[in-house]
This record gives sequence, C-alpha cells and structure tokens, in this order.
Amino acid sequence: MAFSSSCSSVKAVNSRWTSPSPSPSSRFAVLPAFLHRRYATSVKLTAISAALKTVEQTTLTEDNRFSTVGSDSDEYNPTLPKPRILVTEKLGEAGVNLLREFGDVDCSYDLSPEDLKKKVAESDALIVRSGTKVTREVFEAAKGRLKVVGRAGVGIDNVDLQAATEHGCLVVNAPTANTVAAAEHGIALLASMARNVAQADASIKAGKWERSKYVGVSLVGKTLAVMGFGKVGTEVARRAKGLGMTVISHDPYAPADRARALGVDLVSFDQAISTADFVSLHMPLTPATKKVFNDETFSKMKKGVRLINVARGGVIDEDALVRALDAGIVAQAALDVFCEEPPSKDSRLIQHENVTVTPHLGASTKEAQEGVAIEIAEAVAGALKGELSATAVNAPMVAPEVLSELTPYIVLAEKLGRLAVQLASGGKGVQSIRVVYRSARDRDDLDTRLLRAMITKGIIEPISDSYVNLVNADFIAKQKGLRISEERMVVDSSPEYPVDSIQVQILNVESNFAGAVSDAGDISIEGKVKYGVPHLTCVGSFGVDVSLEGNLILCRQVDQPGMIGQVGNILGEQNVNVNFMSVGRTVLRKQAIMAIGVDEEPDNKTLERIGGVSAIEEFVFLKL
Ligand SMILES: NC(=O)C1=CN([C@@H]2O[C@H](COP(=O)(O)OP(=O)(O)OC[C@H]3O[C@@H](n4cnc5c(N)ncnc54)[C@H](O)[C@@H]3O)[C@@H](O)[C@H]2O)C=CC1
Ligand SMILES: O=C(O)C(=O)COP(=O)(O)O
Repeated sequence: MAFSSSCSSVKAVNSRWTSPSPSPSSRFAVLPAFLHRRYATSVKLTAISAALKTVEQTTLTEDNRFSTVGSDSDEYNPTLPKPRILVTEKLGEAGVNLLREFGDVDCSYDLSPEDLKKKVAESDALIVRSGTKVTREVFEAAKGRLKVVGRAGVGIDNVDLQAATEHGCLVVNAPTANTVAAAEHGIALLASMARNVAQADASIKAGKWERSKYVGVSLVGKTLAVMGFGKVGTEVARRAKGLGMTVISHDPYAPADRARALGVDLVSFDQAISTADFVSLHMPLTPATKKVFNDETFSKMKKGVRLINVARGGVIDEDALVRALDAGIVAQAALDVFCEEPPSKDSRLIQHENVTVTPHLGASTKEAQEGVAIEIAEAVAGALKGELSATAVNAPMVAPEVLSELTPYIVLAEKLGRLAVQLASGGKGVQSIRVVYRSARDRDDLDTRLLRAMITKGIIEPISDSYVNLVNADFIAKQKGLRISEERMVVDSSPEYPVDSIQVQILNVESNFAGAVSDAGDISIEGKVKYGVPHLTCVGSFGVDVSLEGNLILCRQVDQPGMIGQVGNILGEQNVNVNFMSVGRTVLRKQAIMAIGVDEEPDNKTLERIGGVSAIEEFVFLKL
C-alpha cells in the first residue's frame, strides 16, 4: 500500500537514557475524562482501574468551570468543590439523595425559560423530564459550563440534541425504568376506552345513570396494531396477547424474530393501520414520525378504529384526528400525550366526547419514578466523573468491557493526534487525516469511534480554541473541514490485544520535521501500547520506541557514536529530566532519529544548543 510505512518492520534501537522507566503499573496511563473540557494539559497520567471506575477529583478551573483532575487516589475527595446539579422537574427521592451524595443539588421546578437560562450558566448538570424544553438558547446560555443533560425518562424530543452536541454536552436518558409503567398505562387506556370508563364516571358524577349509552366493545379476538415494537410496544403486545387480542406490529427497525417469539407479526404501516381494530402508538417522535397520523393515514384506517397514544403527541396531526373522530373513522381515542403540553383547555380534541385524556401520566407510577430517578442519577454522576454512559444519546455507547480494553489506546490515540499536528508546518493546511489501525482481530471486532474521537481531539485542540470531547469530536472535525478516514489492517500479532498499533498520517501537508515525512510524502507517526503505556514507535520511516509522557524532542542526525551523550549532557546541564530515549535508523551510519522524552519543557537556549550539535540536521520540540 502506498501509505504503508517501513516502521512496522524496522526494529528500534532502544537506548534507555538516565532514568529507567517506572514499573508498568505506575505508568499505566489513562485519561478517562472523555467529556472534559480542559483535561489535556492538566490531567496527570493516572493509574485507574480498567473499567474506568476511578473517581476523579473535581475542581474549578481558573475560568470557574467544572473540570476534572486525575487523581492518584481512587477515592473521591469531598473537600474539593462539588459539581452543581440542577433538577427542574420532580424526581424520585432515591435519585435526588444519590445526587446529593455527589454534588450540590438545586431542585427548582417550574422555572421560566429566562430563569432556566440563568441557572444553567451555574450548573454542571441539568436533569429534566418531559416538561422542560432544553433549547439551543439554553445551551448557549450555559456558556460551556453544562456538561451533561440527564433526561429522567425515555423521550428526548424536548432536548435540542444537535445544539447539545455542538456544545460538547452529553445527553443521557433513563430508557428502561418506566417501560412497564408506560405499557400498563397504554393497556389501562385501551381497556377503559373500550368500556367508556372515563365518560361513564363523569356521567354518574353529574347525577346521571346512562347504562345503555355506555355500552362498550370487547377486546378479545380484536386486532391490535402496535406501532413501534420497542420496549414499551413489546410490553403492550405481551399484555394484549394476555387479553386475547391478535397483535400485529409495524416497526421498520425491529427484529422479526423477536416479534415472532411473542406471536406478533411485523407488517407494513398500511397493513397495520388498515386491518387493526385498535392502534396503539409506541414510536419516538422524530422527523420521520412527525404527524405520521394525518388525514391521509386516517382515511386508510378501518372505520370505527380506536386509537391509543402513550408515545408523543407530535406523531398525530391533532386537527386531522378531530376530523377523523367527527367522521366516525376513529370511533374513540385515548391520549396521554399532546403536541402542546399542557394542551389548551378549549382544544376541540380534548373536549371531544369520544376522546379520553390523561396528563402525560405514562411514566407516573411510584415504582417507575423511583427507578427512573436512580437510573438518571447514576448516569449523570457517572458522566460528571468522566465515565462513559451506557445510556448516552449523543455519544457513542461503548460496552464497559470494550471500554476497559480500549482505555490505554484512547490515550495513545489522543497523543498521536497531538503529536502529528505539531509536525505540520502549513502549506495546504491540515485537512486530510488517515488513520490505520493494525490489529490481529477480525475487522468487525474493533469499535474505533472512541479512538477516532480522541485522535480528532488531539489534532484540533493544539491548533484551535475549540474544546473537543467525545460528544462533539465528529461535529467539530466536520466544521473545521477535517476529513478523517480510517483503515483496518489485519496483522499477525496477539489477538489478546484489541490494537497492535495506530498510525496517524496527515496528508498533503508540509512538515517542520522532514524526518516525520514518510516515503509517500505524508506526515506519519505510529504508536503502540506497551504494558499499558502509550509509546511512539515510528516517525516517518524511522522506527523509535519512546513512551509518550511529558514532552518529546525529535532530532534527525547523522548516525554516529556519541550523539545520545551529547544531547543528554545538554539537557542534564539544564536540569531537564530525560524519561526515555530511543534511536531509530534506516541505514547503519547514515541517518537516525533520536526521540527523547523529557519531563520538563527545555528553554529556548537549551533547544538552540541541541540544534547546534553538528551532526543534528533538524530537531523539533513537541508538547504531549
Ligand atoms: N407517555 C409516557 O409517559 C411515556 C412515553 N414514552 C414514549 O414511548 C415511546 C416508546 O418508548 P420506548 O419503547 O421506551 O422506546 P424504544 O426506543 O424502545 O422503542 C421505539 C421503537 O419505535 C420504533 N420506530 C422508530 N421509528 C419508527 C417508525 N417510523 N415507525 C414505527 N416504529 C418506529 C423503533 O424501531 C423502536 O423499536 C417513546 O416516544 C417514548 O418517549 C415512554 C415512556 C413513558
Ligand atoms: O419517558 C418518557 O418518554 C416520558 O414520556 C415520560 O415523561 P415524564 O418523565 O413523565 O415527563
């Protein structure tokens, strides 16, 4: 391949200099703060448990933003300022208590949009249910402080996800704890609608006794179409089967075998709505589902159909539903959710005699609210600690075991990005990046999204004032016109490790260090993880082996004896500690590259002295 470097095959001549490398465990380098704004320069390399369980200390940065500092201890330090967590809607007590153990919790309900904007500017996390609109203006008002929005429930249509992503704010939800509650509410509406429970109740309270008016319809033997065969839809289907109904479902993305296992046929949208006696909505509100129930679709329904909506009001064109009710196409509707919440009191839909309504109660059981509160509190606290959430909505979800494996490679990825970009000197600008992952594993057995995000972070942060994290890495890269292509190469190494090496190439750009330019003319560096520590193993066509800690000096020189001593002496005289040194060469006694890891940043005079060593042809100082 044109881009392949000779490094993978070149053996580094590894001369360890003054300080021997510390033990692998103390050098195990991990930056778990994928979501943090300012960690790149302030986080110490930290030993943490593989599953990212380490609790980081929290602190306020100089601009008063909540940030994290890696701790050598596994304990959370209670003396440092706590994150501020704003809760704007009623949350189960157990969840609030959990949050209080971790942060300063401000429960302020019924905030006006203006007050919400004021409060988020002082909050690290915001927890909402469906009643708070987290708009772009809210993210803008937060001025970068807000790190995580927790949606204590499933639907995140009240959160502007694009704006959250652009602002690097993670959005997490609590997708499982209210499933049964929503399904039970759907079934409650289905049964009560069929037997006119709400209308009969109102009638009897109005002093009437109207037995013949409220004759209902039976459920047994009727066909129910479940629109959206996700968590709630599945539970509704299960329960409806128990009531003796025939259940069909439409869901373009649901696996047919899961439906079949419950005795449910997955059918087309038109087939579902045209054959069902009852239609129950359980899909999310998305651009594709917005007003999907409209005049046209109502006209295809079986006359006398009954409709239940415990999903989102916006999937129905409410005016069209009123027309369908008036025309008798829809015999009855039972609605828990509305386009506007709360709906206007004199809405024709709400007041319609064949409509039963509840005020968005689907998730409102004691059990569900406690569960949701705990689920969201754990997700938000985890995110504030820098853990990746299993319920992240706008960031890659990575299984904990995958994450623990990838963690040291994530550090490597960021460092390689950071190094590569410092080797670019201009010309056409940094636009095209090629990343090659060499691995012994099958092609599909490596999730590189985290690695790519961290390479992007490493590339962008040194050259712009954008802060980049896992959430916004792809967005910022796109915004800056950075194209990142990824390639996988299967190599013959141990499949025990997910990645053998990562190579980062910046294409079509000039370099301030000609030694970093590969035979193909691109800036190219490659690294590996050794004993949990990221190492630089290749620069251009030269093999080296230097651990990526502290800072790095790269020198290209004539390959001759005494070079290590000369440069080492200069650094030693200036009290700059060398933590690692390695020399790689292509041809004996021709050219070599010396990679020197230094703990301190040498001053200009020291660097000039290094440049003055006669055999050194070029050198560059790189900050990790
Ligand atoms: N009323 C309430 O209090 C509650 C409402 N909900 C709402 O119920 C809905 C479903 O929730 P879950 O089952 O937990 O979500 P889920 O994500 O598990 O299921 C949604 C399903 O809808 C399917 N879907 C997506 N687009 C579709 C389309 N165009 N047509 C048909 N199906 C489509 C998806 O493939 C998925 O299987 C959400 O809108 C959620 O916000 C959930 C809990 C409580
Ligand atoms: O979880 C959902 O999607 C819901 O609709 C529940 O909303 P809520 O938390 O009760 O405002």
